[in-house]
Amino acid sequence: MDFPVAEILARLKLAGMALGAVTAAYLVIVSVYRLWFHPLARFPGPIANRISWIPGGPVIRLSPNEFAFNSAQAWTDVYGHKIGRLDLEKDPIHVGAVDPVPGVSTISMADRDNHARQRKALSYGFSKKALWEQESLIQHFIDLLMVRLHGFAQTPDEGFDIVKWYNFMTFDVIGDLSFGESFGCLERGDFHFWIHLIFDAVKAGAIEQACQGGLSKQRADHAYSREKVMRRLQDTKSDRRDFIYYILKQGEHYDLSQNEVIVNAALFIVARSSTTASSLAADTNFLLKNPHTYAKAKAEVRAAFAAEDEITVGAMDKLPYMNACLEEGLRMFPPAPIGFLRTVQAQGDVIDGHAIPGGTAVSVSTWCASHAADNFRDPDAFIPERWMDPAYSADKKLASQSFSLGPRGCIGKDLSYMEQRVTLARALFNFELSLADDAREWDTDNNMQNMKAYSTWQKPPLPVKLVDRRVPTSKYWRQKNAAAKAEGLVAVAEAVAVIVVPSEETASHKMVQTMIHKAPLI
Ligand code: HEM
Repeated sequence: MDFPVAEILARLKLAGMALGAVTAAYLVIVSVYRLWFHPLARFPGPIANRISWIPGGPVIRLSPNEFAFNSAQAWTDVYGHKIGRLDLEKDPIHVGAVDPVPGVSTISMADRDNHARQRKALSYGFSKKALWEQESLIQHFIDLLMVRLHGFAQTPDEGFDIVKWYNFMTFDVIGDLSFGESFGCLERGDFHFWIHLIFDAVKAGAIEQACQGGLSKQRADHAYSREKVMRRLQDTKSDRRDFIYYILKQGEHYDLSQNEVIVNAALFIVARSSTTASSLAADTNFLLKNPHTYAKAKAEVRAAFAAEDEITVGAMDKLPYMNACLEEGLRMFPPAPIGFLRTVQAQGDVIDGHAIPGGTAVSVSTWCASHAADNFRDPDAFIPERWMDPAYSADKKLASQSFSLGPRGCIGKDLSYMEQRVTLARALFNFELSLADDAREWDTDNNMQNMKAYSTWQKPPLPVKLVDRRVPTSKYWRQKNAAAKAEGLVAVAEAVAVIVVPSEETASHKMVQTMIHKAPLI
């Protein structure tokens, strides 16, 4: 039998043409609908965004059913609590970074009722009172960081990546607060294996969200956190002031299941410690790239404190300029630079003066709001003075909300400020810092053009050099000197000496290599 090849080809061609015509007609109809008849059609945005979901632009339609705003009013309207209105729920596109246990979610992914219950139970551990009680624990890890930095300062001509060390510190703090034991990163000088998995999970979550759920899921598994949390929960006698202490302290009234404690402990580690490290790294970068701000901040710290152990959380109000630098750093480089999506309730709502139909996804992009010329004068310049000087009173400060706000705003905000302030103040007290190269990837021009963000920043190394000021009242030198004294060594005044000279009685064999200060070290 003859095979009618020509006829089959002709039919295939016809079918192809028909399919092409149907597709083209569909696209035209969808485009016409989205441009002129969609409930959101009157809102501006590049044509490509209004008919597809390609991002761009201010107060804008990001995709056919999604809006991004950038004003202070929009922050309140989208994320704030309003009397007589239910708070906006997280949009279903929002992706969590922690693998859920069936029926159990993290505080971040919980629905309205579960969220309120979890937030109440967890708030004790994040309250100001709790943080004050946790100070010694946090200072302990900053002590360890300072010891490591003193180590780097012994080779003042060599750069090292300070981002890694800020990360080690914040992960160790949050590990200790969440599980009652640290990850040991500062001691080992290396990340814990679990933290590598976490970085990957955060990145995968961001890609999945950007593709509106279209990619395979990868979440931080909580088998590891389960083991750690269970161990800590069994230790009911411990009076370490970690989060679990505050949960258990609520006795029978605490309203979290064991699984909820586990997934939330994982969440704290996953999403929240690298953000504080981002801030510290960004501030170091901004200060060193703007020498007059660095000079002012370090002069303020050094004038405010005669000894390092005076640098406590309670004393941070002595540092208005340094605090302004941190605030400006958060504005210039919000650690979570994206917009956190919410869904407008069925009956619709008014956001920033616009009536928005129910079901629309809305957000304020942290980055766009804090870099908008409508909100800030010279928005792309690092100007800490704007937070103090009446000359900048026209700036709309409330548009910079790197911790978000309202019932689902950051629960760890005070903890993060505490870590940032004390760490930076102690670094400025102990060291002269400089950039080891031009830190091209940290170039802030053109929207951080050399750096990638997947919900949070993929922070490249920031190589810096340190010179030890060898302050006799620093914790490090006090301890060194006490140890030298205990061994019968005598510290002598030397300009840039690197030795402690043995006293006559102990003579030669006790020579140790250490840096000393001109002034007596005790
Ligand atoms: C500079 C540091 C930080 C920044 C910029 C930051 C930013 C944010 C933002 C923008 C949100 C809202 C997310 C959303 O709406 O979906 C958030 C929520 C949250 N943050 Fe932070 N965060 C920081 C540090 C921390 C720390 C140290 C912790 C401590 C564990 C923490 C714990 C949380 C938790 C548990 C939530 C969810 C709160 C809820 O849903 O009620 N954050 N954070």
